[in-house]
Amino acid sequence: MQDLLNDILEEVKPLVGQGNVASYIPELAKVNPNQFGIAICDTQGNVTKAGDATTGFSIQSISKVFNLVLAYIYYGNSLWERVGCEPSGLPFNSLVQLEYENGIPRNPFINAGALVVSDMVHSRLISPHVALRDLIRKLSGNPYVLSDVDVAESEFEYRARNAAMSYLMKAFGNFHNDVEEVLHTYFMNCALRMSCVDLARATQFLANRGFCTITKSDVLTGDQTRQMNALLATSGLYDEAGSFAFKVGLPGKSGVGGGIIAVVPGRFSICVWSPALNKMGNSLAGVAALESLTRHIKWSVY
Ligand SMILES: NC(=O)CC[C@H](N)C(=O)O
Repeated sequence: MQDLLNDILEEVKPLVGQGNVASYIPELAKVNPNQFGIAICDTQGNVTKAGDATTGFSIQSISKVFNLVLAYIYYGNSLWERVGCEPSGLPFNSLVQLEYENGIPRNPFINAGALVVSDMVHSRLISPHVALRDLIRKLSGNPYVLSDVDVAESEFEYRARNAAMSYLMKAFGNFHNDVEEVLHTYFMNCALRMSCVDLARATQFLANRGFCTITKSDVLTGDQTRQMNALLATSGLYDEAGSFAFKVGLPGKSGVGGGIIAVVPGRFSICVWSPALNKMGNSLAGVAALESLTRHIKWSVY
């Protein structure tokens, strides 16, 4: 495993720094693009890592995976009454479909979907951000995971698009709580700082039919884990989900902080991170690293 990661690191080195760091969140624009990390966590909980795998970064949309876990815990399958399970084929922050489709977002991994899921979690918990952070601390085995308040504030200041989506959904009756409060929670969730090692450990349950080897407990049922992985495979990389399936062939979730988690069901979870993004808002070197990984292991879900 270590040789595999070292080979991937060598292979993607020329790509690290190519692309652009997310600048629509001013605080993220300050990150050094010349970083790359990769970590794998197998179903026994063993971690292998290479590069900047212990450097913390903003997990951004990867938080949508954990947010969905909370919604499963509190709503079970009834959560699908308020959010769909189809790919959107549009950028992560698009709002055009919402008007045509009566305020029901296509899936929980685009912003509109994650905002509805956050709204749902808000209806059940007094401190939804603390609940999400604590879940992540438990799953990763790292009790020091925290949000970067500067990133969250930066996003809150530039919240117009996410606010517009939320108010549109409210107009359709699919958003029940105060928009500004839910946005605050959503941005705090996106601003959680974790490393590749933390994220590989925290998503290991997805490779293990919902069972987390760190907490020795079920996070999701086997059926829910299958659904989550199917959604990750079809919608985890927004409008690049098709070519990600084509090139990589694994369930995955990206974030504009440059992280991507991916799952080899039954074997291991992976997290790669490199801050510079391609045009679709996904880590350029990260996608290349995962492409290299499935080529090396000669396996994909397809
Ligand atoms: N793709 C992402 O990582 C987007 C998350 C970001 N916090 C946003 O709402 O725009």
